[in-house]
Amino acid sequence: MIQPPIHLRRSVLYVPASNDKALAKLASLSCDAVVIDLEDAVAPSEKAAARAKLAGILGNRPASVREVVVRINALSSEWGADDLAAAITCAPDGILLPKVETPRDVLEAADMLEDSDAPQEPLLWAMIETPRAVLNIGAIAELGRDAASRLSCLVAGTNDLIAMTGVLATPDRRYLMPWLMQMVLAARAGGLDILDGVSNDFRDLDALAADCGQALAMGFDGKTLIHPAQIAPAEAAFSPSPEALADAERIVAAFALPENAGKGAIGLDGRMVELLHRAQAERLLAKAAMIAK
Ligand SMILES: CC(C)(COP(=O)(O)OP(=O)(O)OC[C@H]1O[C@@H](n2cnc3c(N)ncnc32)[C@H](O)[C@@H]1OP(=O)(O)O)[C@@H](O)C(=O)NCCC(=O)NCCSC(=O)C[C@H](O)C(=O)O
Ligand SMILES: [Mg+2]
Repeated sequence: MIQPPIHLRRSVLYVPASNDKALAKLASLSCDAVVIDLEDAVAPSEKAAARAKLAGILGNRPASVREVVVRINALSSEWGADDLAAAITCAPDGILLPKVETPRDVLEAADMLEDSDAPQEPLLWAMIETPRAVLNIGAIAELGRDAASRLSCLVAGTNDLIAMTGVLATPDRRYLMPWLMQMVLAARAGGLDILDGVSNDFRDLDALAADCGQALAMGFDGKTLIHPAQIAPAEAAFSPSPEALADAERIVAAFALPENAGKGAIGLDGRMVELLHRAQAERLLAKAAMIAK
């Protein structure tokens, strides 16, 4: 199994490139990543003006955000190619491709990155938000095994998926669940991060906390967000708990005991612990160290 690099992508906030008030707010916000959106949050009449703002936004990137990502319009749309060209010159950490349906959609963007003389090649993130994308998820995620694809992260686009399939959006997300679990499985097979879709009711933070808890249990690495109030609950949910950290430390310490040297499986507090659990514990501790930095 591929062990992907550890990124902190617990809280990933969309900010419409057309919303000056929200852009101004960014300087006072702290979250793991922001996605400057040129796609669904920007009306067709505002697309060109929003794109023209990218250089200013990236040139003045918020200090307490680890990754700044630009979501372009689909390359098949009338705006996509210009968006990608503009994004590349601004050197974001990542470019989020919407409406990806096949591996070819990712490779097309990767080729354009390679052909550019970009100061630094951004990573690619891909939205999984159409029925075709869900059906092709294994092949799309497989690109994560090829560094040349630059694919680093999958993002569930639950609003589009609900709209395109007609499934009922229930609070427990029961009809989306099979597709979301396919996304998690595929992301793991490809060594990619996987982020949950947005929760639209941005005033209902209890519902958001429940969605985050569910997403964590399903294996997601973080949550995409639409409002600053959603950052704290998402970070609380996707950060290792004190209990999990204490347990990870116990596992690492147990394997370090002289009597356990060279063993693949040991007993700890009445349960079997294997080397795979030590690897998992070490990853959790490394993540906590990144959060503490
Ligand atoms: C939904 C909103 C339009 C609500 O905005 P607003 O009415 O201004 O809310 P508030 O008055 O409560 O805002 C309080 C302050 O916070 C700032 N703010 C709000 N949202 C953001 C944000 N996303 N980033 C940064 N700052 C933000 C306000 O400006 C207020 O600031 P101040 O007055 O100075 O204190 C709005 O939240 C919004 O536009 N959200 C993002 C919408 C978006 O990006 N949508 C597209 C992404 S989701 C998607 O596409 C899903 C996916 O593709 C799928 O298919 O599922
Ligand atoms: Mg969408």
